[in-house]
Amino acid sequence: MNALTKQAASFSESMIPQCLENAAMDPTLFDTYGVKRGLRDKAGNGVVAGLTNISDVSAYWFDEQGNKHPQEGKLSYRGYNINDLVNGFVREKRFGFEETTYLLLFSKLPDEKELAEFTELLASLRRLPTNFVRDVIMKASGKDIMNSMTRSVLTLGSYDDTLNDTSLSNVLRQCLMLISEFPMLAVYGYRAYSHYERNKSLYIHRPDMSLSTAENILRMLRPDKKFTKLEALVLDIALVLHMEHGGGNNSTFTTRVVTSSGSDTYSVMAAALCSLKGPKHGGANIKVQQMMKDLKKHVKDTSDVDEIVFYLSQLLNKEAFDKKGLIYGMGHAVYSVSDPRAQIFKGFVKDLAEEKGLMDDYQLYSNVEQLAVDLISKRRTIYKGVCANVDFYSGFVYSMLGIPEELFTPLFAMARIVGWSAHRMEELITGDKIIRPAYKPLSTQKEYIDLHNRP
Ligand SMILES: CC(=O)SCCNC(=O)CCNC(=O)[C@H](O)C(C)(C)COP(=O)(O)OP(=O)(O)OC[C@H]1O[C@@H](n2cnc3c(N)ncnc32)[C@H](O)[C@@H]1OP(=O)(O)O
Ligand SMILES: O=C([O-])CC(=O)C(=O)O
Repeated sequence: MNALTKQAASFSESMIPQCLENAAMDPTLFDTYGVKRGLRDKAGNGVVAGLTNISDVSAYWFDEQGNKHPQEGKLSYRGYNINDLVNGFVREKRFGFEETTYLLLFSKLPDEKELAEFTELLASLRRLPTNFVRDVIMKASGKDIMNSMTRSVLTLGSYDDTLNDTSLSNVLRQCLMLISEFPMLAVYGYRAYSHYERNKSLYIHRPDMSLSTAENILRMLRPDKKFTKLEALVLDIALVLHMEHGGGNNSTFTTRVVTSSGSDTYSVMAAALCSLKGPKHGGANIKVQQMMKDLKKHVKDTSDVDEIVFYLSQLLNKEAFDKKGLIYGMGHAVYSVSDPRAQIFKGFVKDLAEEKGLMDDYQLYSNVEQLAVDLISKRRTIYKGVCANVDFYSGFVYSMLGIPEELFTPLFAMARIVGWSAHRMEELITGDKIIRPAYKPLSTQKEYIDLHNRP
């Protein structure tokens, strides 16, 4: 910290008591005025803010009297159950990212010709403007690859002659280009960081047009460009599982909010990236990994359930790890009994762990999952129930693929940009109204006091 930053830090520190005092509000006022904190009621029902054809996230069934009952979570993309989609391309030993992108954007499963043409188009768009890596990505590199991607996305806007044209065809073109470019922005951002900040050799591998998105991510990341088909297939499934999750998740809602103001595609995607990196949303995958490392440091015998319970209780008491009171990878704004994506992950995590000789780690994750459900349910007021979410096992999978922690959330972004694109298009086609909720003001009117008369 330099002297100026220190001065700003000490001023900020000194002002916090005043900020706390002036921002304080009686929490019962939320109920008094019928304000739903987090835009959800206490039972977890979200305020309905829009209509969507893109996906369906459900966690309840309703009886004849209209009463709600929690059930296993279900997710469908454009009406197709996520399990059927994944089983479909896995059965045929194909990659699913390109096919699912087509489905989410155009609302239909592509036939063979459409898929081949679309895959080729995405491959041909995997290129950055001349010298972009040197002039943008290599400059002021940092550990936070989500921030590096956000900066790159905004800068790509300045290379686009029709930046502010929000006609559908222009927006779709911009989205397709960004879907293809995201893996390069992330991996090259990581390469720059690892060279300049961690003294590693610098290499920038160009993507190969004949390879799928998942294969290219591994090719660009690995020093020797080598990977196995199984590794690429596993990464591909992980991408498909992260592609879309309704209009209400924080980053997609951000996409729709910023789109509704008429802003350009680059600004919208930058805003979505900023939302996704939060540790309560997509950033949870890094937190899970760090939390598990911290657990291993503090729990002497990781097969001892009592010791694990003690550590997890410390997490909930804000006494361990980042002291936020959260067990990362657990809980969800919608799902109650289960998150279908975590279930799918768990299935192949076990096989991969067996293959890599990491069954002790698998058992530890599995124990933490079970114990955390029990502890959170007892220690927090959760009306809908709690379960492991998509982020609980994803980091474990990525680490088994040798992917560095810094790229966990960027991988989420490489997938979710497809959902964001579909929602941007849907908002432009069907919304056409600026999103603007209301806040109940609690302040009272005050008389202005001249500077020299203030107490
Ligand atoms: C891709 C994704 O975004 S998936 C989510 C990834 N995020 C995480 O894994 C972070 C950990 N989990 C959480 O923070 C939360 O479960 C969220 C943000 C995902 C959902 O939050 P909410 O919708 O508020 O959950 P819910 O209404 O069920 O929470 C009820 C209470 O349980 C607490 N709770 C929920 N999950 C957890 C958790 N994992 N650890 C500790 N407490 C929790 C909430 O903080 C809340 O407490 P409060 O009433 O004192 O505020
Ligand atoms: O739906 C949510 O709130 C969070 C989530 O799981 C996602 O965005 O994938």
